Amino acid sequence: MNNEQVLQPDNVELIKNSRVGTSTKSSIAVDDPATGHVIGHVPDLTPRQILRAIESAETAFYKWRDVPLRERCEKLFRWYQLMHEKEEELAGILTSEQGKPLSESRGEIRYAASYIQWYAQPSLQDQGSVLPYSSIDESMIVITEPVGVCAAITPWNFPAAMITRKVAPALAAGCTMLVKPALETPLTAIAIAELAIQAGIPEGVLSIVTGDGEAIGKIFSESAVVRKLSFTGSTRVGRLLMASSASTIKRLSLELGGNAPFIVCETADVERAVQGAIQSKFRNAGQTCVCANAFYIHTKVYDEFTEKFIACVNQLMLGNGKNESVDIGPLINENALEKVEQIVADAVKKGAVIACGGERWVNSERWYYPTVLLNADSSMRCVNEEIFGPVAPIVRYNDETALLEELRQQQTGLAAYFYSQNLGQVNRLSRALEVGMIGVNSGVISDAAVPFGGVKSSGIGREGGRHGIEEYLETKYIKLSY
Ligand SMILES: NC(=O)c1ccc[n+]([C@@H]2O[C@H](COP(=O)([O-])OP(=O)(O)OC[C@H]3O[C@@H](n4cnc5c(N)ncnc54)[C@H](O)[C@@H]3O)[C@@H](O)[C@H]2O)c1
Ligand SMILES: N[C@@H](CC=O)C(=O)O
Repeated sequence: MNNEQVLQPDNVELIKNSRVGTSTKSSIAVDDPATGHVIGHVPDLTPRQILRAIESAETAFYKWRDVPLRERCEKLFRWYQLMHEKEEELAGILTSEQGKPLSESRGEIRYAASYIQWYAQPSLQDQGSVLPYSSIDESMIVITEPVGVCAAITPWNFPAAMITRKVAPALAAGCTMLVKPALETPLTAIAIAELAIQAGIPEGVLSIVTGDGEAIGKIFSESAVVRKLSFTGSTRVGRLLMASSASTIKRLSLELGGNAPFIVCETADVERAVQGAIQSKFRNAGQTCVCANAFYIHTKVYDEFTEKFIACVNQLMLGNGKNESVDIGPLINENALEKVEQIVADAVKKGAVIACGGERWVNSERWYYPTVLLNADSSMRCVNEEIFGPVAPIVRYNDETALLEELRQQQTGLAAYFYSQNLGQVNRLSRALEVGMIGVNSGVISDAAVPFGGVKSSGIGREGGRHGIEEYLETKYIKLSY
């Protein structure tokens, strides 16, 4: 595999290698968000081809589940090594189709590979048990088994990591998996799957299927062969998939949208808070599910924080992610830009003040200036909705209890961040915030070893860590009379 090979147009060969139906009349163009140029095509697979891929995954499942756990893990470990060896090529593909700066793409490839490394540990899996409640001539045995054929639907913002975070535990558990990547970023998925093949992962165990999201989602969720569906994306689509999966009572993991509050308490180390705020808000131009959304700054540290924060925001460099010194790449598409513009317009109409940014970059329509909105409040979309762009609304507060009550009203619950140097306050806020993940004095929380996921409308289930593999295992009880 090399960069050229993956990026050449109409490259169905890699899809073929990835063991998906090969002959398809139509194809989907993939473009580079920094230039608008088409950089490749992937097949728009028909329902029949998707059903065939599901059949292959089922055939493969009954073999793969019987491959000894250590052997499955060895193959995963080889896959992890290949991803490391090909980090530069994979990062190039990722930046080409997604737009994030190369340094972030390299970081994502390492992060993606770290999930494969993590789940290549045989000792992570439940060891089962023999229960101590039986009589002398009986045994009560509890074992775990793979769930079966699984399907994944993934978003464009993390085209590598959102796939390996699902595939690695599934394959380690003995499941097979079909992945439908986002239409905007299928090339990274295909390149990663190609490495899985090179690592010796057999035919049908991992398949990439490309095509219309709605059609493929319906096939996955209504298929009785697919026993589990793992989705990462918007809450809107998650809700649809949950409803359509009801017909087959499918196991579901839903990693959905967030709206992470970033609170700077009166006791915070403001310098550290500013650094954390920049990292948390502007990674991937604000297009990250755990990005800080709105900033809540205590009135005692408000002036110091906003002054230092705006100074840092003004230093961020915009440009093509392939240029090593760039901090902010383009937004993924025109829809994303329009959404950001509408959110800023709504805030300004309701009284927010633009401290910096607030428009598209003068050099290109595909970028939005990193923006700080002062005087933001909960009547504004920028505070209530996931912005998914480089816009930082700042809300001033002086009553912690009232703030926590306001945050409790939000329906999302993925991540939250706060900065405080008071132990009692750290304990109090950590307990009070209704979210799945919290960064205390830290703007970066992701790691393959931790349970990643949300509460309320931000989702169901956890990915990563020891918890992540449980999503792909069923528990079976066996009563044995001698
Ligand atoms: N919680 C997490 O771990 C996490 C991680 C990354 C992104 N996200 C969320 O994802 C969203 C951004 O990603 P997006 O714009 O790609 O989301 P999206 O929901 O529009 O798309 C996600 C995937 O679903 C597919 N899809 C679209 N419509 C579908 C349908 N009707 N049925 C089945 N599949 C369909 C898309 O093709 C894509 O593959 C944000 O809300 C972000 O917070 C969450
Ligand atoms: N950035 C998240 C994924 C969601 O966008 C992560 O760190 O895993």
